[in-house]
Amino acid sequence: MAPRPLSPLVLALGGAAAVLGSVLFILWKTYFGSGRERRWDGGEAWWGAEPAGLPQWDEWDPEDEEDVEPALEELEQREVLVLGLDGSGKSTFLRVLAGKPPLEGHIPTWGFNSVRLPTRDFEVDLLEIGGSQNLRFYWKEFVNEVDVLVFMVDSADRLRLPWARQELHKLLDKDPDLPVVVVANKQVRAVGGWPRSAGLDPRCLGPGAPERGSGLDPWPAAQG
Ligand SMILES: Nc1nc2c(ncn2[C@@H]2O[C@H](COP(=O)(O)OP(=O)(O)OP(=O)(O)O)[C@@H](O)[C@H]2O)c(=O)[nH]1
Ligand SMILES: [Mg+2]
Repeated sequence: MAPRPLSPLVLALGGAAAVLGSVLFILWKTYFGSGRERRWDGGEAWWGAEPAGLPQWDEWDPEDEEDVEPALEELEQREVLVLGLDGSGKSTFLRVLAGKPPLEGHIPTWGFNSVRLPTRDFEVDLLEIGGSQNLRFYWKEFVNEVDVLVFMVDSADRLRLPWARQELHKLLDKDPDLPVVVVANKQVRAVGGWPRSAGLDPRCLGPGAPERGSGLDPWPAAQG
């Protein structure tokens, strides 16, 4: 039987997906510049900031603090990619970090969202790529470009936990050295708490995954 020609709808959808991917990639390159060396060091705090520590009582001098404050333009940059299935709470997470109130209802991200947070030593760029099925294809193109991956999981969405796990594994396969933080979001809504049987326990992430920093970091739910 002769192969059936592709319908115009399929061709149009394929073309649109290719254009969207190219646009995302160009925007990413424009935003973050060309490829970079990851500057992760296991001895550092999770995005490279110095581990917090209170100064000794007799050492503390407020004037010293002012002396060492680096100018904003001198700050190094760290890139954090925020991924997770659609509706897992990525945009909300970014909004809350930026000091904005969470939005009512789910407004899907069709491209990407970003937030820049100056810390004492670094400028941290957090970048969300939308989690809808057609955008997930492009996630893997970005993992090699960032310092840390934050993978957001909706703890209340038990039915899709295996999908979330599968997507996370694809990313881990793409970059085995990528430091990962798994955020179990919406825990208050997940009846019975975190469903360990669903397979997103860090011990289920695959060989070596927990040792390289993967884990569940309960996110204080924005809305419960
Ligand atoms: N109860 C509760 N709801 C939350 C929490 N975080 C996000 N939501 C809600 O979940 C829905 C989806 O949140 P978004 O932040 O838009 O999800 P997203 O991961 O950015 O989704 P996409 O952009 O489609 O990939 C919204 O209605 C949010 O208000 C949370 O911690 N607790
Ligand atoms: Mg979003």
